[in-house]
Amino acid sequence: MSADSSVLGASGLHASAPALTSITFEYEGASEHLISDSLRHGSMVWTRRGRGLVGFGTAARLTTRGEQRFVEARTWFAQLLSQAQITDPINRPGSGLIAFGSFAFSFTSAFDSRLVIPQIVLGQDDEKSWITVTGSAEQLAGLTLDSALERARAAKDEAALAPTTQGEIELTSGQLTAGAYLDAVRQALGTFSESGISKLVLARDIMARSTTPIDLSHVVTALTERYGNCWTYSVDGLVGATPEMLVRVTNGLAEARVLAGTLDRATEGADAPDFAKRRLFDDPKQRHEHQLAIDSLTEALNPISHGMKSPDEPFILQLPNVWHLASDVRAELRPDERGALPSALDIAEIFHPTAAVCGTPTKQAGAVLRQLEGLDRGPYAGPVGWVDSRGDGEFGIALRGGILEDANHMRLYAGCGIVPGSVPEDELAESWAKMRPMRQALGAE
Ligand SMILES: C=C(O[C@@H]1C=C(C(=O)O)C=C[C@H]1O)C(=O)O
Repeated sequence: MSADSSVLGASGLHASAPALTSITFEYEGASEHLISDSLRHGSMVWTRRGRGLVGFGTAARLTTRGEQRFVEARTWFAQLLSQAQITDPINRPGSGLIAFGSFAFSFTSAFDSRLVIPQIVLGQDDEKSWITVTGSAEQLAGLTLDSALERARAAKDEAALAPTTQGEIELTSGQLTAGAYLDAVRQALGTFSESGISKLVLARDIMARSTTPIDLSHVVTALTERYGNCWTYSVDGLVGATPEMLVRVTNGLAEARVLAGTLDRATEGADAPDFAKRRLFDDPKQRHEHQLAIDSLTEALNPISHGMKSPDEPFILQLPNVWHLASDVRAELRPDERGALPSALDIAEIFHPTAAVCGTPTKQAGAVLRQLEGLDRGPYAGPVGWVDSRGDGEFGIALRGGILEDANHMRLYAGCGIVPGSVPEDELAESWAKMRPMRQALGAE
């Protein structure tokens, strides 16, 4: 199956936008392990605790760059939906026609932001399992549940690497060496007093080189096994397990999980009782950092919602590598003047970039961090996730991940919130801790 291709517009926007037909079947006989059994190299994945979505093949795709990347993606998806024939008897978040998406952190990035509509999607939530097939009307003529499942089997076989043993991994410096990162943190500390910036999130990268082609299905499986509390994603070579939910939209309800404030669990003395509480929850610097992230989110959420609920105090999220201060914020979305609710993609655009991955105030922080890091973040810290035809969807912040640059090379990224009083060496250690999930998943430690 291949879609008609056409190139639209200026600004490097490439899109195939054929008139699509999409048919969903409920899959009652699906195994409990439908999602974990479907992970293959090259598949598109969004999963947490065995639930989620796995996509294969491309029915249509948009790639775009620059300041208008979200607008172009939204416009393209809206146009595609207006021409699509969608048959979706189960009508749940994630069923019917969906797009996986990944967006560059910065408008200056050379990375292509994208929306991809898979040919086949397997979905499972707490109540139902389903399969969606998308293509031209001819391609879907006579489709039944059995023939859809047969296509899924063929797509899974196609989207797999020949089995090999995992290669040796060598980690080397990326665009920013450890020394350059320490310098950038020192410079950031020097800018606070005169710039009006109170927090800067500085990132760095490292390169993982494997002696054999990196099998993303291994990486994804390892992440899901160890980081069940996180959302594991895989979209066109971008993989990771993020603990941070930028926005989830379900039937008019928006939810976000805000993180800021981190403690490495490998810190000396970390097994003492109440260690995380004392060093994170009771620490004014960490609480301040967390509050800045909540304030920036609630400011962005206010104009599009009502009845916002944000807890008075954060909780401590325990992950295998680090502890975070975390807050879950939720709000009912408010319809616009035409009565339409914003979609998950609309809100991802509004929220991005959050203070948690950029700084405070966000705009000024963004400009300074571009200078200090001198790094193309690519899709790191940008929205990654999916959106459906109703506007429901989930976009996480692409953290704790890496991007496959060619078959044997993956670039890993991590960053840390720098506030007055931050210690450069501690931040470097924290960035290393945040790369631990990927280092382990790649078999590098
Ligand atoms: C920037 C990252 O993480 C962010 C920064 C945090 C912090 O500085 O405490 C915590 C969670 C994330 O919001 C990253 O993982 O790369």
